[in-house]
Amino acid sequence: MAENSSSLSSVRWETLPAEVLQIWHQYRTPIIVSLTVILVALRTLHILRNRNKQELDRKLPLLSSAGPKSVDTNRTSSERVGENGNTEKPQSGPKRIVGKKLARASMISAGFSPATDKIQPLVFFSSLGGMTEALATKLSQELDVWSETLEDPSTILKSSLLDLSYIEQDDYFVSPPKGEPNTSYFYLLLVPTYNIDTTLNNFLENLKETHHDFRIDTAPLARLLGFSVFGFGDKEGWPTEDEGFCSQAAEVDKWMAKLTARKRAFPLGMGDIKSDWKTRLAEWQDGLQNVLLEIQKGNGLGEGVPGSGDAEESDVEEEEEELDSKKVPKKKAGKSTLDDVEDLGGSYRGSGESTGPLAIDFTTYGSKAKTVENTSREMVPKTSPTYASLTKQGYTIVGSHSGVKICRWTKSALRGRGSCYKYSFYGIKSHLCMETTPSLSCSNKCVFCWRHGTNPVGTTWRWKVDPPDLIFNGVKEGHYKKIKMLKGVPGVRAERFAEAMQIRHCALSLVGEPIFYPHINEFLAMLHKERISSFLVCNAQHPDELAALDHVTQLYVSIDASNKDSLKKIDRPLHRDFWERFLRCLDILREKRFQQRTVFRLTLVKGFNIEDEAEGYAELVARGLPCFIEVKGVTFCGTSTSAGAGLTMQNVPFYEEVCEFVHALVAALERRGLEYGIAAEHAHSCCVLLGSTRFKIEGKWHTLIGYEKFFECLESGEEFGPEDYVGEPTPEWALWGNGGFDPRDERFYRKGKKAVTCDG
Ligand SMILES: Cc1cc2nc3c(=O)[nH]c(=O)nc-3n(C[C@H](O)[C@H](O)[C@H](O)COP(=O)(O)O)c2cc1C
Ligand code: SF4
Repeated sequence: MAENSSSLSSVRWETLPAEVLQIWHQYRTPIIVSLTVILVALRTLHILRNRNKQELDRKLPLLSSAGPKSVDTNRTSSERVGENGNTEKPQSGPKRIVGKKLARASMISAGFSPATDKIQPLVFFSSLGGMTEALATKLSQELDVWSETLEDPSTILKSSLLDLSYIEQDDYFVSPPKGEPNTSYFYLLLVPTYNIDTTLNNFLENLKETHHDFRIDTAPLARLLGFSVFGFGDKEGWPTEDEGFCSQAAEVDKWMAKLTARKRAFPLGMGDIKSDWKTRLAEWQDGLQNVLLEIQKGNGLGEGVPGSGDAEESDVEEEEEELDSKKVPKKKAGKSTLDDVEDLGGSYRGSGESTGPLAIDFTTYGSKAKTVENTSREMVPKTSPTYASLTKQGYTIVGSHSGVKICRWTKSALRGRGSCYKYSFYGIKSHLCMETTPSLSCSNKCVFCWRHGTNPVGTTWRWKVDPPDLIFNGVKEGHYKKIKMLKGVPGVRAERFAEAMQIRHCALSLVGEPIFYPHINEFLAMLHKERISSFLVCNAQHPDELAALDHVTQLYVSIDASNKDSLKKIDRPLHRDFWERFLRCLDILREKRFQQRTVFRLTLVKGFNIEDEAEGYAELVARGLPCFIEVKGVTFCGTSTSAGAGLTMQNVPFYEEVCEFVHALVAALERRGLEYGIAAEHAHSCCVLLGSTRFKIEGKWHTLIGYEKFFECLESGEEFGPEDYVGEPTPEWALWGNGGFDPRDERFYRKGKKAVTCDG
């Protein structure tokens, strides 16, 4: 049996290959088809699983074995915080986010410890009409009263109220203030919206610049506890956000979110001043107080606080930023862009040729000023608060960015009561002088400027440009009109009134920055053609324009301080590189000293720029080598605005103090081997003139100007210099030590006024 079975199996074994072959031939087609189907199915399954995994990777931050790095989901989807806290740009290739999910920055308490730390609320505001200021003041007071009622009133400190027009922006918006140890800041910002140029535009520009400045972290305010913005707008003129309702508040909110790494404590509030502002503001205030309570408890901004932001929000803000460069300023409803284009074409048609308006970028130097975007926006529109404020103070606004005003010395001279110091020093009769500016805008916010908060400021010319002939004819007309109005004023002398109807001099020094005007050279040519002399004062912030300036009769540079810190404090320049600009202007002045009469104008403000600064000023003189140095005490205009800038009568130096400074300056110049001397004085306006000995001819000071000689030189087309139009010797009564008052005039002191302040 065993033998049988073994022989059977050996037969089958031997016949197997043939059997398999037979089966294969019989079933090969279904086998091949089945295998192919199985393989295709497996492959498809594999691909699908991979795709799902990638999708999941993209959507969710996953825990990974790669290490403990964390992702801050509060960041934009294209940025993350590196180990050192800096923002890292994503690398190319598939995105892989590792680490464990953290609470958003806006939801953590920025290291705030309720046991030891304090919250300092800062209420910032900007206001032209006063409404926002009043409501910000009220808010600040109410916050203080409310915090007193809390269980632990000591954690929330008394709020501080800060006007964005007056603060040093860098002190609050480039990094949080230093402050007391264990004190963290909470920012509240209340802002109106204006579709004209106000200091708010500048504030916004600076926020943006700070965010983009490669030297500064993109979120330098991340240490703040939080921020929130409330805007006031007018729905009657700007019905929707798209049409500009509260658009500047929205901008402030956007940039603050970026700078704080999105520590928005409460959503942007917006109130319509004609309807719902009270309700909206109350809601906003209520919400903020709740957030402050959360912070006080150590819960940060509180989970689920409305407006803490959601995942998409940061992307929206990034997109907005990208669009920013292409953004067209929001216009009042109803004005089509076609109108703008037409405006552009018509805005400069000087001397028959039609050119588009130029917008000049003054922010860089070293090359010719670049032309930037065209614009049809007016610098000082008739409807603006600036316009109202300027006209109220006696200015005639010409076109959209120029102004003319009769100064008090013109009135005084018409009445035979004496001219300004320019008569004593240079022979200018005040009643023949027109004071004007072709640019009411400026790139400084000097503490002694009366126009704080209302004047258009900017580092670039972003407005419609009026043609020079329009300005020239307009300012003359405005000047003559004002003179005529003085006809009936008691004391005006008939012969002086007749003389005044022929302008002989133009002081381009009113307010603003004349060389900001892109067609300043054409304007000067028009003055000179009518034999009107030109005294131009610039603020030493626009070197390229200064270098490109044609001949003027006398060229001034304001020297408001002797060093960088002091200049920043007193002029509060908008340019970050203000000191480099300033020095470069001095170098340019030095180069021009043999073509033009160059002057340093020092305005002394007690407590700001006098004390111990004589040596510093002497250094600047050594650099610029001006023909003359005018030293004068600041004028106190006595308005609440100047007081708001911290200026009082105490800052106006007495004449004796000015003289003391002049002596110190002369000594410092002598030590440097610089040949200057005290030439003349006008004690009545607290002003002293130092001259280079180039103008001490045969032992006599020659500070007066030969105006007719100047025009002859100019008309000759030949090169000429200051020595070619020197006038008569300085009159005896004007020389240093003699007071500087023309004995032919009647001396007049205004009752109750300090006699020694000066204009011009
Ligand atoms: C010249 C001018 C322009 C304005 N532009 C806007 C605007 O673009 N959008 C807006 O919502 N409100 C605008 N307003 C309304 C102001 O924002 C509103 O009156 C605000 O309350 C002013 O605040 P303040 O007077 O405290 O500075 C404008 C008002 C004026 C006088
Ligand atoms: S330069 Fe003149 S106008 Fe400009 S801010 Fe200073 S003082 Fe005012």
